Amino acid sequence: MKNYLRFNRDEWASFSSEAAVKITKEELANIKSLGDVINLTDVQEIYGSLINYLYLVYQEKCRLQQKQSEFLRQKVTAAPFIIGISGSVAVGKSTTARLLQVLLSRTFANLKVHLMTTDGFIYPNDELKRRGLFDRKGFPESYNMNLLRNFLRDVLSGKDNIAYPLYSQELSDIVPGKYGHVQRPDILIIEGINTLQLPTNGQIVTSDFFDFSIYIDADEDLIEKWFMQRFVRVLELNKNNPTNFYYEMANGPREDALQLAQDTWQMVNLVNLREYIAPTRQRASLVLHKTRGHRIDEIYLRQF
Ligand SMILES: Nc1ncnc2c1ncn2[C@@H]1O[C@H](COP(=O)(O)OP(=O)(O)O)[C@@H](O)[C@H]1O
Ligand SMILES: CC(C)(COP(=O)(O)O)[C@@H](O)C(=O)NCCC(=O)O
Repeated sequence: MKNYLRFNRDEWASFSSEAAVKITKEELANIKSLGDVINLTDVQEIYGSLINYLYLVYQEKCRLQQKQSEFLRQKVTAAPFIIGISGSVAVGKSTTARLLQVLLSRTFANLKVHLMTTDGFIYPNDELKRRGLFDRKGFPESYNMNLLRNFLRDVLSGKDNIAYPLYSQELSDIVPGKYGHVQRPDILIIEGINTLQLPTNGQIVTSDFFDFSIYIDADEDLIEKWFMQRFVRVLELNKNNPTNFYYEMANGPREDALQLAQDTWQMVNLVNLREYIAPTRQRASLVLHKTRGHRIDEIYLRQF
């Protein structure tokens, strides 16, 4: 990581300010994904500096748009500032993304911050089966990248009320006929394993549309542990929820369920991480490195 400036926790925390983080323990508890408690110190030390830095880059973009308008003597479309968040399945992307959304919109009350995930752009299960890709969910070919690119183009062209498909972890599938809508936010946070991926066909890269990107990094064995812990929690939460994808697993032999999760990690998510996700780390504007207990121990900021 030669092209990155490296900071340890204390160094990074020194860029924060008392005023930067406005969040209570209760609000934090609502952001957690599944039962974990996010450390308030982490939020103050790491995320305080992060939102300060993001705001600085955001302001730079606004200034540039203003200057462009003056130079060209015409109004340049005020496009949303887009932040991409990438990393392995179960590394904590959704949690970080939710935290950033809350912190940015609370700290900078004038900003409208929209959060979405790229899993809505995975082909529906039926389509994956037709294409022989059902066991490759999350791999690059399982996403409708053309749809994602067109969507991002619409966002940047300043259109209003742009619809995007939604994925449900409850169904483990795309929700038919249900859409999210992007309504001209100031900041759009897009989270997903494929946000920094390069296309195989020479097309425009998704991250070309991003103003800032964050890769969440951790050792494989830790991520595996978080994946398994989350799985166990999902089973527990859905024991009495017959409409949930995990209901039968939750009520069957526990060893079988754990084995299935282990196999999914080994054969799908770990392979995807090694082959397609980890290689994109070098493209991120910022890397958050996590250690045990999701504690962020190192921060890397790209210089060139
Ligand atoms: N900062 C954190 N502190 C404690 N637990 C966390 C933190 N970030 C993520 N987790 C937990 O780790 C697991 C994976 O996180 P999640 O955000 O669902 O990952 P992803 O979106 O990358 O798949 C979840 O059980 C989540 O609650
Ligand atoms: C749908 C996903 C690819 C989305 O990943 P995300 O970007 O939300 O981390 C992933 O959650 C998934 O379902 N992977 C397939 C294997 C598994 O069940 O973990």
